Amino acid sequence: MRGFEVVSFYAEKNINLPRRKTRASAGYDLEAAIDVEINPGEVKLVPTGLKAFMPEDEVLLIYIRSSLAVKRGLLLANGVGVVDADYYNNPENEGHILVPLFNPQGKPVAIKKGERIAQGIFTKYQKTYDDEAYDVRTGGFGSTGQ
Ligand SMILES: O=c1ccn([C@H]2C[C@H](O)[C@@H](COP(=O)(O)OP(=O)(O)OP(=O)(O)O)O2)c(=O)[nH]1
Repeated sequence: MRGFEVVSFYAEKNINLPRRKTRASAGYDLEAAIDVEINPGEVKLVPTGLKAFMPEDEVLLIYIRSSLAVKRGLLLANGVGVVDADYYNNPENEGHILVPLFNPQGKPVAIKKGERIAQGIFTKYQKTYDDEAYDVRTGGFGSTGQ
């Protein structure tokens, strides 16, 4: 089973669940949950109001939408976002998916609530033969302390 849910703290904010656009589109488009303005040279963590659940041997990879780069001049600050299966319902933020957008331009860029800012693709990953990871995730962005 895999899917998206609205995080409880955005329950009343009219968040749309991600949809693929065509039969063979790989990506589930993610929308900005609020209006944000990104200043020149700034990285802003844009909330989606969403969390994703999936089997333990899968990951949700967050990629830029081409139109965000081409039409709006914005980039994903982390290149590709990695949303781990055990991020879902973590005790820190429930598994809230955040999209770090970078504005490399000389002028501010305004993003409206509901604008599609990224796309998520569910992907299987492999483990090495001697893998021994048993810890439990407590949050996001540096929560494993490395
Ligand atoms: O664009 C992103 C990337 C990550 N995450 C969330 C989901 C992911 O499971 C968690 C941790 O991300 P990652 O492993 O890339 O960050 P880290 O800096 O290595 O932190 P950690 O030590 O928590 O693994 O943050 C997002 O919401 N958006």
